[in-house]
Amino acid sequence: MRSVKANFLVKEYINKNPLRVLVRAYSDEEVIPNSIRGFDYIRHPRLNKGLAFTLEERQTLGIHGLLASTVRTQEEQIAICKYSLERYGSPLNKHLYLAELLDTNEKLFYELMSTDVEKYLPLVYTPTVGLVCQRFGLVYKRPRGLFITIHDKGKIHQILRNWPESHVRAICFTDGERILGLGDLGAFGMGIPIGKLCLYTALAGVPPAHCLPITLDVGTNNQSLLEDPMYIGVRQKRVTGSAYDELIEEFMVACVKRYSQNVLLQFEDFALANATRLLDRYKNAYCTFNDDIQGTASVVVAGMYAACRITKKKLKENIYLFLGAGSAGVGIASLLCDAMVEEGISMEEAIKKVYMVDHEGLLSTKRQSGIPPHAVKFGKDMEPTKDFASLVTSLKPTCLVGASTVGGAFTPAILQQMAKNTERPQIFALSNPTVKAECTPQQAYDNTEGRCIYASGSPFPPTKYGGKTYYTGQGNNSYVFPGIALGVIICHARHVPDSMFLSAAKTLALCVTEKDLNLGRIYPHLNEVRNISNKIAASIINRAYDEKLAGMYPKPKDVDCLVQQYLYNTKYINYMPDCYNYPGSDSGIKVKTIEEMIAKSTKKTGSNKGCKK
Ligand SMILES: NC(=O)C1=CN([C@@H]2O[C@H](COP(=O)(O)OP(=O)(O)OC[C@H]3O[C@@H](n4cnc5c(N)ncnc54)[C@H](OP(=O)(O)O)[C@@H]3O)[C@@H](O)[C@H]2O)C=CC1
Ligand SMILES: CC(=O)C(=O)O
Ligand SMILES: [Mg+2]
Repeated sequence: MRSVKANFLVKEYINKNPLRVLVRAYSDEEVIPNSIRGFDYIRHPRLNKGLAFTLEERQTLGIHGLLASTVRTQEEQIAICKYSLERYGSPLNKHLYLAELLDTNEKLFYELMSTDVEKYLPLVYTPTVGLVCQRFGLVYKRPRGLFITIHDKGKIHQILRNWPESHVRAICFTDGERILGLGDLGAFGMGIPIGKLCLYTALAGVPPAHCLPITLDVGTNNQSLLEDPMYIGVRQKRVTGSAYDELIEEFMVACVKRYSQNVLLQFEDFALANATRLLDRYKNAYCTFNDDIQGTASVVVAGMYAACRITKKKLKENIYLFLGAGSAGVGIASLLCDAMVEEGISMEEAIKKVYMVDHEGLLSTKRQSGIPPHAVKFGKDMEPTKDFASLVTSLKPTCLVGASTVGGAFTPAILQQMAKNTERPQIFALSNPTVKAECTPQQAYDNTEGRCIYASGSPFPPTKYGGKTYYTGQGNNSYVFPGIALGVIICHARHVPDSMFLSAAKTLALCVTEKDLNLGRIYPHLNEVRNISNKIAASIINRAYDEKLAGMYPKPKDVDCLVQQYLYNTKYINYMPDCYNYPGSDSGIKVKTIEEMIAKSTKKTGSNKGCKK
C-alpha cells in the first residue's frame, strides 16, 4: 500500500501544479483538452484506463472512489477481455463486445487487437462487418462517424466542424451503394468506413484521433431497407446526376477546407457507375484513392508476384481470365498490366494477356451491349459469349480472378479445367463476404488435385487435402491500404498515384516467406501485418519523394525512424510524472500468472454457463 510519504508528495504535487499543467504533457495525438476533469477521464474512451488508473492518478485526477480499489495492469485487463470474448458464441456478439470495448477504452481495444490480428480481424472486418452492416439499425448506438445527407447540401463544412477531433488526417467515406458483395445498403454501409479506419490503427498504427469515417447518405434503392422500420438513413430513392455530383464536390472541398489539402480521402464501396468516374475526376486534384480499385489491385498483384516464385514463371508468361470487370476487376487488371510492362513487354501485349467477363459476358468489341467505358481497353476482337466455362477451356487461362460478387461461380468443372490448363493454376476468389467467394479453398484443392495456388477475399479455416493442411492467404486490400495511408499521411503526400500501389505490391510480395509458400499462402501471416504496414509506409514515403509528391521537406534521413515516431501507442498513458508513481499501489493480491488470476476468479464465481449472449 502507498506510504505516508507518498501521500504527502501527491498532495504537494497537486497543490503546486494545477491539473491543466499535468494533463498537457502528451504527444500530439494525445493532447487532452483543458476542459477534461475528473469523471471525464473514465467517460472518455481515449483517456479511460478502467481499473488501471493508479492510486496516485485516481487522487490527482479526482476519480478516487469512482473505481473499485483494485489496480489492474493492462496485461491483466487484456486477459480478462480475451476470457470474456470467448464466452460469446456468435461472431456478431463478439463484434458487439469489441465495439463496446472500443467505445469505453480505446487503448485496451487496440492493444487486444495487436495480440492476435488473425483472430480478431474477422470480427471487426470481413466477414463479420458484412453482417454488422446488414443489421446496422440494431447495432447503432453512439456516433462513431459522421452522416452527411443529401439534404445537408450547403452545410457540409459546418457539419464537419461538429466532429470533435480537429487533427483529422484521413477520411474514409462511402455512399453505401456497393457494400462488399451485398449491394446497396444505404446508410447501413457506415459499418464499412468505421471498420476500414479501425484497421488504419490496428494494422498500421495510425492514431484513431486522426481518422474520420463518413457516410454520404443520398438515399437507397434497396426497397426492403426503405420499408424496414429499423432503417436509420434517409428514406428515399438514391439521388443521382448533377445533384449527386454537387454533393460529392462540396464534400471534397469542405474536407480540404476543414482539415487541410493533405487530408487523405479514401473512397470505399461506391458502385461501379461512380467509382472510376469519381476517381478519375479527383485523383490529380486531391490526396485521394479508391480502395476497391487501387488497394485491391495492389494486394492481388502482390499475390501474383509471390505466386511467380512457385510457378517459376514471370507475370507476363500467364494468361489471366477475370470474372467481374467492375471496380476491383479492372483495377487489378490495369495494375497487372503496368507490372507486366515493367517486365519488358508493351502495354498492348500486356492487355492481350487479360480477358475479362462481366454480367453481359466476355468484354468483346462485337457484343451488342457495348463495353462499359472504364473497361474499354480490355475489349477483345472476339465473338461475344456469356459462357464463362467455355472460355476457361478455349483461352486456357493459367490464372482465374473472381471479383464478381457471385458465390460459387468457379464450379468444379471450371476448376478441373484450370488443372488441365497448367501445372499450378492460380485461383483468386476475391468476392466478400465469405458466401460470395467464387469458390472455397476446399473446392479449389479438391478439383485441382491439390495443385492450385489459392487466395480468397475473406478468411477461410485451414483446408486439408491429400494428407496436407493448407493455410491459404487472404487476398484482401487490408494488407495494403493501412500501410499506404500511413505513408501518405506521414509525408503529407499531395496525391496517391498508381505507382504507389505497385510499390506497395512489391513490398508486400517481398514479405512472403518460403514458409508461407509451403503452407499454401501467397501472403504473409496476418500477425505480421503491423510490421508489413510499416515497410509499405516507408516505400510509399520514398516514392512520394522520388515523384516530388511529398509535402514535407527536407526528406528525412531515416524514413523508417520517421514512421516509428508517428505510430500510435496502444500502451496506457501514464498521467503522473515518473517521480510520483510509487510501487505497491496495487491490490496487494499477488497472482503469478494471468491465467491463474482468471482461474481463481472463475473458481470463486462458479461456472459461467448461461452468461453467453
Ligand atoms: N478481396 C478484396 O480485397 C476485395 C474484394 N472485393 C469484392 O469484389 C466484389 C466486386 O467488387 P467491385 O468490383 O467493387 O464491384 P462492382 O459492382 O464494381 O463490379 C462487379 C462486377 O461483377 C460483374 N458481375 C456481377 N454478376 C455477374 C455474373 N453473374 N457474371 C459475371 N459477372 C458478374 C459485374 O458485371 P455488370 O457490371 O455487367 O453487372 C461487374 O463487372 C465484391 O464482392 C467485393 O466485396 C472488392 C474490393 C476488394
Ligand atoms: C475488401 C473490400 O474493400 C471489399 O470487399 O469491398
Ligand atoms: Mg471495399
